[in-house]
Amino acid sequence: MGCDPESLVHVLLVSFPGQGHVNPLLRLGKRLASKGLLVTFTTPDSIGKQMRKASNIGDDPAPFGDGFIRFEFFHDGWDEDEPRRQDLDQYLPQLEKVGKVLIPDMIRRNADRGRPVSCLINNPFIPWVSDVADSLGLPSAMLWVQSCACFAAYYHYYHGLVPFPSESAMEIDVQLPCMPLLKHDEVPSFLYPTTPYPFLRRAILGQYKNLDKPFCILMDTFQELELEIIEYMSKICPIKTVGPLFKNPKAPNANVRGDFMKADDCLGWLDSKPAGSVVYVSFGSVVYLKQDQWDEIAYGLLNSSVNFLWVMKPPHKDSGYTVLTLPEGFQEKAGDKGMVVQWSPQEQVLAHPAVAAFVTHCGWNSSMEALASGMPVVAFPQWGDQVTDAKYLVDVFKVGIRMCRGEAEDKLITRDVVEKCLLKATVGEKAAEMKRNALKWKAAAEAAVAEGGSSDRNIQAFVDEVKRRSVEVALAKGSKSTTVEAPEVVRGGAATNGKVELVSSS
Ligand SMILES: O=c1ccn([C@@H]2O[C@H](COP(=O)(O)OP(=O)(O)O)[C@@H](O)[C@H]2O)c(=O)[nH]1
Ligand SMILES: O=C(O[C@@H]1O[C@H](CO)[C@@H](O)[C@H](O)[C@H]1O)c1ccc(O)c(O)c1
Repeated sequence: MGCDPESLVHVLLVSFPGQGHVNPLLRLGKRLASKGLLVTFTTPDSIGKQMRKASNIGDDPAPFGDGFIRFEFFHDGWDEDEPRRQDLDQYLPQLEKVGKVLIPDMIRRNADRGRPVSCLINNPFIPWVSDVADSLGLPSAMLWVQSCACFAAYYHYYHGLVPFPSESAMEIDVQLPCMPLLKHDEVPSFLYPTTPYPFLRRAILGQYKNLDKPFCILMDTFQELELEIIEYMSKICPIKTVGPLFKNPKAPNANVRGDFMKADDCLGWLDSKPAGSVVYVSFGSVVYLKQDQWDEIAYGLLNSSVNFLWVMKPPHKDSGYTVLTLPEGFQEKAGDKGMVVQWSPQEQVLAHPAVAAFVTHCGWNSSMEALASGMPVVAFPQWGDQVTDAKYLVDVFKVGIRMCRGEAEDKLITRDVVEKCLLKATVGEKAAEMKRNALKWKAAAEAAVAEGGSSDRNIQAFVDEVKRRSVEVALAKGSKSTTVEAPEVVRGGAATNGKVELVSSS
């Protein structure tokens, strides 16, 4: 391509420092870079340092497709080992106070170096990024990192549009437009009046206070996956679906990654296993189960005799969780049938032919990665969007079975249930049916991100709009603009609005 980064339209991506937030925003950054933008990714340096260490992130802009991506971290004002980062009620106001000063500084520094920023993009929990953009006369966009169904649930709750469980009616079902009826425990659990995580409800809903500021709400989902609710919510909000973001057909550069921990090498072990013989077990980066539940899962895995790859991440030192242990003699009993790691290269694991099913907490990133990899799931949701994602994975997308209904149920899932679920998900007619459906979603996901697909067209239209607005911004500031080519005509073509036909025995 041969152009230098300074000649490109520059967007600044500001991320909340959580793994489930960094991954999709960085993936968006790679997609935008591959379409010819200069992308700067920023998050607090407490996490930035871990990312640099885990993923060899360098100081120079990395060429990515037709553009470049670079990293610049900022200090959140607290000591490295400050435990208050674990308390969102304290940390989010601190991030806002510091970010409202340091992000404008960063933008000015970049302008001085010939890289004026033309647009800011944030993810949830840090809605003040749009205020920073407004104050500098810049446009902003927001990347929603959960499903459109969850976006709709929070939207209807925030605006009081339908009744949700309340102290006087705890167990009511919730009917949202264009969505299946949600049982009370399938509604994003931060909305229960009894949630132990009211700070996460405040964190998520904070975004809705500022929802009129971003000119575009990007979503890591795709039109064919959540057709009706996307169409419905698009009439209310300026939504563009751009997922699954982890698939980047134009520039599949795996070197630019946002992991907070280096992944353990488990791919060689997977290579040694027969096709479709391994269950992958991971509960993401935040969920931490209780020891008695961990023990039951351990025995369920042993008793089922399936091969397994199990992620056992260490808890954050300030999280208050005690380190989980495996039952005495577990590793010996499992022998070569099982591998336990601290962190896995999940995208590659889900794409590996040895893996038959994924026991997941149903975080949205894991859910999308499973769907787009054609991987059946065993749903083990705990809280937040996970309980809604589990409902969709099992009953709507039909790629999963349920192992539990969420933390609120406060029920120990016994080893017998674990064993039964593992076998159901890996052998027999139900397993085959889920695999067929999962492969249909994989194909639909690939079509959405392929040239001319629904997500590709949306991302191209977004890039064109950012370029167009960059000219306006430059004119308004009376400064030298970066060279902007005329926006490409949005391609028509391969996208289908049609439904993916699923098989179901129930
Ligand atoms: O061992 C692991 C576990 C998780 N992940 C990644 O971490 C993210 C977790 O996001 P998700 O929304 O699923 O859950 P969260 O951690 O936010 O609860 C996903 O992109 C996973 O691919 C990973 O790379 N290795
Ligand atoms: O990252 C955190 O939560 C996860 O976010 C995902 C995207 O919104 C979601 O799909 C998943 O279910 C969540 O687990 C997170 C939550 C709380 C917290 O204190 C964090 O530092 C991060």
